Amino acid sequence: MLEQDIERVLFSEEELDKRVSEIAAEINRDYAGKEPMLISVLRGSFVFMADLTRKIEVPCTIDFMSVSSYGKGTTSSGQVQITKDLSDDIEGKDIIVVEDILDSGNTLSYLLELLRARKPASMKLCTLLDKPDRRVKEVHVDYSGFTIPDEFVVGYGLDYAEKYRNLPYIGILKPRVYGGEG
Ligand SMILES: O=P(O)(O)OC[C@H]1O[C@H](OP(=O)(O)OP(=O)(O)O)[C@H](O)[C@@H]1O
Ligand code: HPA
Ligand SMILES: [Mg+2]
Repeated sequence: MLEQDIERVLFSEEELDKRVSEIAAEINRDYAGKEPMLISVLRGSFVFMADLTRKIEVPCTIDFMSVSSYGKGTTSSGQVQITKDLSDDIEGKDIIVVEDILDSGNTLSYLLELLRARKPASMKLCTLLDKPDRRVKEVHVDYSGFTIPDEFVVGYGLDYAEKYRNLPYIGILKPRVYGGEG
């Protein structure tokens, strides 16, 4: 049973829904009269992206990019691999990069630099979770859902070794699952 691997729930389905609505309201206000392009960083952000997008009321487009740097561990390898690039051109567009979590910052510092070089009209970062204690690369955040402690979290799109993405809440994984203490 998946539930047995969860130490405690950090954010319930209801809390996530409320916070996602608040972020969407900020974006709706900031992008009034514009047509942003939301870029989902796969795979982790797919659930957040789907929920956020349905609460966006300004006209928008979406695209997906897939990157990976964690493999089967709980610490960043530091090697960011692009496994799928965007389908569309972003030059001159107002883009919003949608991420599930900002942790070491390795993924986003690499990705944002790469996207900036493609000359979007503007670029903002929207991350559901921010784990500042683990940061090794500085990244500027425009929209942040929750600041979290230095714990490995799963659910609502976030995985450990590709599992638990289907949990409707965000929970702290028991350290014994990944061979840590406890
Ligand atoms: O700030 P960082 O330390 O780089 O960590 C954050 C990134 O790591 C995870 O992706 P992962 O590489 O595990 O791929 P996934 O999205 O497919 O799970 C997560 O979804 C973020 O993209
Ligand atoms: O805490 C985390 N959980 C899942 N994936 C992650 N990628 C970076 N940090 C995390
Ligand atoms: Mg992952």
